[in-house]
Amino acid sequence: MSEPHIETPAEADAANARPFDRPAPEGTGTGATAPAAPGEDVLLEVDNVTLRFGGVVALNEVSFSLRKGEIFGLIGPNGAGKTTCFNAMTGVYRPTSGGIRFQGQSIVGKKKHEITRGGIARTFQNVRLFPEMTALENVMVGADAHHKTSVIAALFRLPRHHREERTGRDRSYQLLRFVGIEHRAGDVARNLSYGEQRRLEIARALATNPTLLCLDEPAAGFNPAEKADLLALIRKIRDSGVTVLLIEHDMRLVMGVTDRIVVLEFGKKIAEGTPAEVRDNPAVIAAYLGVPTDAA
Ligand SMILES: Nc1ncnc2c1ncn2[C@@H]1O[C@H](COP(=O)(O)OP(=O)(O)OP(=O)(O)O)[C@@H](O)[C@H]1O
Repeated sequence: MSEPHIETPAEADAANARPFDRPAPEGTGTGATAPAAPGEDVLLEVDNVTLRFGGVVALNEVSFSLRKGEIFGLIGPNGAGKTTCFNAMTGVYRPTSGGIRFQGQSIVGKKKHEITRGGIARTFQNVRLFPEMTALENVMVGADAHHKTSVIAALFRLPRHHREERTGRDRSYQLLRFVGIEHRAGDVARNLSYGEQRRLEIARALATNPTLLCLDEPAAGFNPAEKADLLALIRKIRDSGVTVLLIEHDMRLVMGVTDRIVVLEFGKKIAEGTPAEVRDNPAVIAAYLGVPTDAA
């Protein structure tokens, strides 16, 4: 199990950003099958992105787009470039070339907290929580984003500050209930089970009120029952109006929950389509079995 670690101020800042009451996104994406046509409900566009680390080409002219309301899978063998792609989308890395647009606006060069405020939230491969804070307080770090009161108002505990704190607390509790761990609200994060910590991370990401939630291997370390629960939670998140982008190694989970999938291998996109299309694609089979494509 991953040890929770103290979040950096930049990460906390990034979690501190969006108002709760965004308008509901259009469409549910249920049954989405084809790549988005230009202008058709596109939420995020990754456009010919290349990202190099010295001599390593982590992403090589990768393009795909996400439609509003879908559950989209980003898969590929170890080292394929999936996390690098998340990092490029969330302001951790700047692409060497190419564009990334979210709701029609370029987000290349924006800071992490600006991207969070704009509506993209993420979780990480390793659990990142404030281990000594309660579950409720961890979510309130995101919910505090609503507070419009000044530092002075907070210091003097003026009524407006109290009101906003109460609203943030209520909303955070609702989010704990949404992810199924409201009974742990008062427990410090480090005492939660691994599965509960992963749910808490999702609640905290949702507290930033995202339009797009990016989950980086959320089922890592889960047993089959926990995976089934996670699958139901991902669907519930989508049904609440949040588009979901999922990196996941567990094929059964990916195939069971996504509307569309992009497959990366050595930084290149090798396939895109519905779970059934991707599963039967010889290049994908070869990538996963380690067989050269032309021999597959
Ligand atoms: N900060 C970095 N500096 C140098 N190389 C990096 C860096 N981050 C990633 N890479 C390299 O970029 C490539 C893609 O890595 P990335 O972590 O994006 O793959 P991944 O598909 O997420 O893999 P995994 O499934 O193992 O998490 C790998 O060759 C990796 O070693």
